[in-house]
Amino acid sequence: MDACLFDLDGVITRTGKVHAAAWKEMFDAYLRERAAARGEEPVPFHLPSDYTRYVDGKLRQDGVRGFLASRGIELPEGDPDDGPELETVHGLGNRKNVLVVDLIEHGGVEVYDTSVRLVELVRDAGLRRAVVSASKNCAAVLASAGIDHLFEVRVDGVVAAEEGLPGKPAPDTFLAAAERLGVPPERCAVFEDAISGVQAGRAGGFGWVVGVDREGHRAELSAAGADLVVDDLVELVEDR
Ligand SMILES: O=P(O)(O)OC[C@H]1O[C@@H](O)[C@H](O)[C@@H](O)[C@@H]1O
Repeated sequence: MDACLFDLDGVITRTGKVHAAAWKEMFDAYLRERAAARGEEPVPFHLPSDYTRYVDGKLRQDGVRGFLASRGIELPEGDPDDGPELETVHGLGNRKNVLVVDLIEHGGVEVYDTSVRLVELVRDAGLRRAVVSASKNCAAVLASAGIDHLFEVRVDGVVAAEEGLPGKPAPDTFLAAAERLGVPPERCAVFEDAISGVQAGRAGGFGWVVGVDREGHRAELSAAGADLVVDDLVELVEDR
């Protein structure tokens, strides 16, 4: 391989669970309000299954739409800058963003030391490196963790919106990163903890797709097309 394309949340930083918690808080409040208005019993957002199936790795609005569809709920799309009070796909996404930004600002960002070590090792071995994340908070998370210098290219939710790139499971954001690095997909390894991200790596024809199993969903990552599934990237470091 000549390049490594790393997902961020849940692969490099311990922010996968922070996003998942913010999604649960937002959806549970919304489902409670909606059920109360209809005189029904709310069925809460289930962690980890609703998160891994419908939200993880996807652009914010795709996560909202996907989960609501699983409950037979359809809302107007709205606009990307809809306020969090609006009952639209973007409004609910932005409602969750208020929560996640608060959690990240107050809790700080922790990294997986073993992942940072692997990124440093591949850098020292002369491989090119990109971070490929659905998140519009990617730059802030990298800066807060003090690891932005490790990646030459960043393709994130902001870039996807600017360039009209579809998010994971489509391969476009990974392909854009490979192109920016000047490395053909078959010479790139993809590192992903989300099912949608592994599917994107497979769909893009990348040379090697590594699934990182943070949620006990090894079988799903393999079924999505991972060449190898590890519990932690330390398993890829020879002299641990
Ligand atoms: O809402 P953001 O920060 O733009 O992030 C979008 C998605 O980014 C992904 O990296 C996370 O796995 C998802 O949980 C998150 O929903």
